[in-house]
Amino acid sequence: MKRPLPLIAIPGHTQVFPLGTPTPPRSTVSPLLRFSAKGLRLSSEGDDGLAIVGHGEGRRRLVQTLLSKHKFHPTPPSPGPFPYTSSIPNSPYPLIRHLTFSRPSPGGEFTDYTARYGALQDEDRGTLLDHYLSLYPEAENDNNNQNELSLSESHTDKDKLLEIERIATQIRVSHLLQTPLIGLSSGQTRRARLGAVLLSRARMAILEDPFAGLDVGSREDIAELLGKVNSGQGNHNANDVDVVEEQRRMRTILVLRGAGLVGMPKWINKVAQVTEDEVWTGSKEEYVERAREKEAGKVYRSASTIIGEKVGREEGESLDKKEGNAEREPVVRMKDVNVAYGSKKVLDDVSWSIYPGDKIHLQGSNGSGKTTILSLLLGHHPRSYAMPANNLLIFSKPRREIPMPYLRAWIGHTSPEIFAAFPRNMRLTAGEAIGSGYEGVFSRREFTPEQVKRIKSLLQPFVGQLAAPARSGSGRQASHNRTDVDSIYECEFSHFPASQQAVLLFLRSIVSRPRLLVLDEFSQTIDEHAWEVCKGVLEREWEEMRRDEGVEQAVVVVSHYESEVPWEAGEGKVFRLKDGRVDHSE
Ligand SMILES: Nc1ncnc2c1ncn2[C@@H]1O[C@H](COP(=O)(O)OP(=O)(O)OP(=O)(O)O)[C@@H](O)[C@H]1O
Repeated sequence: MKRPLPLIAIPGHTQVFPLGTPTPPRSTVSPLLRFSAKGLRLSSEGDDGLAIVGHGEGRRRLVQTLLSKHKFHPTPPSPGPFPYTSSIPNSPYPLIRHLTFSRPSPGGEFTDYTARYGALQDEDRGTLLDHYLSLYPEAENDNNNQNELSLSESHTDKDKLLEIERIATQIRVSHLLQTPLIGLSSGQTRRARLGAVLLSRARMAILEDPFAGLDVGSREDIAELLGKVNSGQGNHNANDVDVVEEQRRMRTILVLRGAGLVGMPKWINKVAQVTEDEVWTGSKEEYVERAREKEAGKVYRSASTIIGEKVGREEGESLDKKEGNAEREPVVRMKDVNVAYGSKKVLDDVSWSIYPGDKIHLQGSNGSGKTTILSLLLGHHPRSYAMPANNLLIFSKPRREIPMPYLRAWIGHTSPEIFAAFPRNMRLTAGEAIGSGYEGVFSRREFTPEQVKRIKSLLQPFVGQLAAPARSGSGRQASHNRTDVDSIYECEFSHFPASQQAVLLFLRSIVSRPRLLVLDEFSQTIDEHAWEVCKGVLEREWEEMRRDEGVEQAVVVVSHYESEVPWEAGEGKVFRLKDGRVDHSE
């Protein structure tokens, strides 16, 4: 029998260049990537399971390479670097699917709170089920509907519904099939998008950070499910809902942050590690050995060393000033708050106080109500106006007495929604984007000389990272000149790669030294090294605010990972929601 063609066959020592580079490339042009002697090979049958790990920009380049966005030198021998897919040119289904959560969504996901919490427009009413049904190619729908049977009447549509139900169950969104897409929480949206990939008949899926934003409970299940999809081996119990048939086999390449060892599923047996522009490939065992050796030689520089100054804290001094709360006015006081959509209770008698200096990790599984509670204190949710004056006090004032522009300016905030909604077409510079945080707006403003100085001082610790080459464009400042704070300040926001835009939005959230800072699933959007720098910057900010202004900044961080709070374990508090009720508060 003829052996099936491999999905990927990139020979050893192949180099990768941007499309348009002449052949052969001039010796002065450096490659984007260089493969080691082993190259990269991935079979289309059997149990190969590939993870891509390593340096953030390098990971992105390798993903783009696998999506045929770059060119190879020398050109891999016929049938090319992706033999399997080039052998079936006319499939009605996309053969490769790419899922990333770190870039603004091109549509289909809610992008601002007004749409989500305000009156739903007709176009927002599309449910998850509608969306899944729309994923079936037109050709299939046409064939099935020759007799103009409605979707629910035709037999094949029944099959579609069964298939959708099965995959939705696997990915734990079956209870949400009738929910408008816009009503899905961010973790629910991520799972729904994974479900859409699983519904496709692609032969290869590249999933970037597939476990980010998923609560601990579902991470392992989803990892296991992806393993089954990858190998095409179902669990053939008689009444099993998660049988993965042969046609569903889809090579599932996982792109994991950093070393990727934490949370690397058991079924991964091959690793491609990108360090700067070098792509090393090997077995998982070889990789683990290599990572261990590296780790022994190098320890990550601590956040405070990176920003160039050690922030000293008095012995015994804690960031968390639990004592003395009784005398201090809370920054936020929420009492017996309820939010429901129809009969669905999303917040059920929730009370929560946030005091100056509190460092709070807001926890809860996907859909437990975290974003909803934040939308109340940020003033985005219409309920925040409607509730009795004493049920929601912000900076000691009833929420409904505080005009929105004040709230926006008083509370520093960054979130996946802000990342998605921040305008990329206004040609704001990096400096203008950061400075827009003074008023919490999304537009250009004049700054005082002090404000410009402040913005530049915030950029300073990030110069090394933000100076990295971005795509070229017609920005006011060409990207190759981004070598110092002044040129970074002038460079167009949209010319930075997504993870660097996230850093700029983080600086936007802290620029005005707000008394309350909300970081919602922030660290997932940036590279690990940048996160370390952000932590150092935050520590310095807290110290300076305390020393210079006598202000103890309160911080709320939403994350599904304990390790992603920017303070030492044990220094903060935990506020946990479960199905809209307070599960834990300290
Ligand atoms: N407009 C709406 N219509 C229906 N249900 C909604 C609407 N908005 C939110 N919900 C539901 O409210 C619940 C709470 O959502 P919320 O976004 O607060 O969860 P979360 O804890 O932030 O989740 P995640 O960890 O996934 O971000 C979810 O089950 C969500 O589906």
